[in-house]
Amino acid sequence: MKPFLRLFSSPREFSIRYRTTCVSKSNPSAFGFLATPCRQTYRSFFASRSKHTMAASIEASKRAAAKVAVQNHYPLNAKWVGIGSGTTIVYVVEAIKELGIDTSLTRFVPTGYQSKQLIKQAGLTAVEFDALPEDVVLDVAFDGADEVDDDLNCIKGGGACLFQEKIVALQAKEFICVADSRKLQNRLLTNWKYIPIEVAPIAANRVIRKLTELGSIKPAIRLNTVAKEGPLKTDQGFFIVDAPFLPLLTPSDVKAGKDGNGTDGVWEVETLANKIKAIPGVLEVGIFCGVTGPEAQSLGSTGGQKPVAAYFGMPDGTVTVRKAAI
Ligand SMILES: O=C(CO)[C@H](O)[C@H](O)COP(=O)(O)O
Repeated sequence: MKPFLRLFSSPREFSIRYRTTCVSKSNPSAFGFLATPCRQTYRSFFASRSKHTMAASIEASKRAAAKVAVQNHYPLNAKWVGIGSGTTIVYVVEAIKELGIDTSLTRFVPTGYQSKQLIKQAGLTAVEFDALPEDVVLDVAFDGADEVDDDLNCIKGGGACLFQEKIVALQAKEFICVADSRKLQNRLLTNWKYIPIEVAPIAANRVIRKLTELGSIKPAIRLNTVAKEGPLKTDQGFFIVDAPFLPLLTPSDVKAGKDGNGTDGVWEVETLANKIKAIPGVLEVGIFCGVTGPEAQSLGSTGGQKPVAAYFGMPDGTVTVRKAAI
């Protein structure tokens, strides 16, 4: 079947070609195209086509969001720019190149192996985080997210890069998030079901026990795509534990009188992030919360984990922006 799918773009073209094949090869009857195997294959052709269409529309929405985010937040004389990890960040780098400005004096700070390759392949200059001069504050850091709530708290780490993503965001004046509409939710753990946590391998089982005590439902060590290869290792050589919890409350929910202290397993974002971070063996938790960069600077610190703005590509081709309260 595969060659036909590639050769013919419209269902009508496919239908004509496919009937001919059925009659001449597998079913010599003049009405062979009505035979069940044909109809099934025809159905699966449309199912796979609609999957392709949906995937293409999601990619288009990521690209649209990246373009607007870069246009609005990329400083023209940028010296230091953080580049996140994942599939959406690819479009951010593409949008930076499309600005057509001189980037020869700009240094791009990666958040992991994939991110560094992306920077290099785009012909940009990568400088690893540990090579940054001590006093450097990044002008901006762009990154994707797995989910973003009303208050701009994020879940990150679906691509296992959360530790470097967090230290880069914390070193930037502004952290800008770019995503597609699936990530836009009122509360975290709505569509995305677990919190990625980077953990020392030697402590992984103890961390899992503690997470269960906090109310996580079946936390588990993330395996490689080829499961027999065992646990996935991060750029730091650590494990990722994925911890499902009930949907998280926002700080506004707590202000409005909800508890958020883990009673009945329901947590407020920041309270849970702090509890998880305090478990011995946890390097970093994939909840990005607390203050934004500008808020951190007004408190005398460098940057914040929380984005100042998040851009979401929508299925209708528009881009929705969620901004932090000033
Ligand atoms: O946190 C991340 C990697 O650890 C990514 O930013 C997050 O998983 C989003 O990825 P994508 O852009 O592929 O949806």
